[in-house]
Amino acid sequence: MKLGLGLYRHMLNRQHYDFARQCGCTHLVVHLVDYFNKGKQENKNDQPIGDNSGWGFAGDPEKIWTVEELLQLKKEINEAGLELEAIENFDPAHWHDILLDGPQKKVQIEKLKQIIRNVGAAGIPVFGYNFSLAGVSSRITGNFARGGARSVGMDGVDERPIQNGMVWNMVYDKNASTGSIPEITHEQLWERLTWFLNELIPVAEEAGVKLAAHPDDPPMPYIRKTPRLVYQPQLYQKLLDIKPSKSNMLEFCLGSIAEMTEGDVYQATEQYASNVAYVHFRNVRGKVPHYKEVFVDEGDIDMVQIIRILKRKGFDGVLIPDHTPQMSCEAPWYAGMAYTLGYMKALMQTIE
Ligand SMILES: O=C(O)[C@@H](O)[C@@H](O)[C@H](O)[C@H](O)CO
Repeated sequence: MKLGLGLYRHMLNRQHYDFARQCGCTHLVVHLVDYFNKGKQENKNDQPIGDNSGWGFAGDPEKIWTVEELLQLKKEINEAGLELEAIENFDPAHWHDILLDGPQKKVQIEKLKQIIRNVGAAGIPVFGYNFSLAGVSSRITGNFARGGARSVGMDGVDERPIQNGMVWNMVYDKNASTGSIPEITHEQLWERLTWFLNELIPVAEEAGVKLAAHPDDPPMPYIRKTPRLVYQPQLYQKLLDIKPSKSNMLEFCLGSIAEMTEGDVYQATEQYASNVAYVHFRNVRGKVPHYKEVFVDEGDIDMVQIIRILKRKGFDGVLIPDHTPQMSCEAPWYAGMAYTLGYMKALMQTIE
């Protein structure tokens, strides 16, 4: 097992690579989408939170990540002594009509195919994605973690429909007509996912890239009047069965799985370990629609048991903290990450 850190786009620089190394990481997961672009959030080191108008504005639909820029990023990361394991998330600018079944979906799937080919050509093994209309939604913030550390949670479902021009937390068309996106069924959303996987998995196989699916965050059947896909552990199996492949893998988010109302996170870890591309190693207290994100060692999940299961199952991929509560000091994000990475490193040493 390998220790990694997830970095937002504005953190992709030597200072953050050195910070990751100093915390014992060998690998990085990078977010290339600028979630905070023209958004309202002040603390951009905290995870994106947003409101019903989303996190920020999507990127340039005409600009996809090129092999050259991915190679340059990888080179800088390698020079700092780290490996680039994964890119996390597509930009809504590149796939809004794939999610919404809009008129540009065929043009956009070609863009995603090119992105995956570029990622493979740059030697980056994993691409994480989250097939969701509402994306990460219904979040509240508060001093929920130990010692009053600021963190996020959920206390009821956001029922407000998503306005036109927005999907997956971001605005891709600020001139869209007023009104909200059409309501659809779960079946329709699964059909969209099936089309996406059938188109993209063969390309990913050829490019040597693993596509890794994040479960719904939060895992509710509906949010903002839109259906969700993987909101119970067994629905991950449904996603895998659509297109069994070594490129159809999971971005296994322990926090989201523990928040699910059915199943249990240990059984899910047993069941899916061999399909996991990488792990979001975070802890929570409670289940949807009422839960809180907390420190890695104080939540409902026994992380020691999880790491033992992963070891027994021969999981050899990367674990990242994903989110942590913000600690009360001059550098809240850094302290939270350093604390969590130290805990994870110790756990990994204990079982190695
Ligand atoms: O890193 C973050 O802060 C989050 O945006 C992710 O955990 C998110 O849940 C996944 O990338 C899925 O969108």
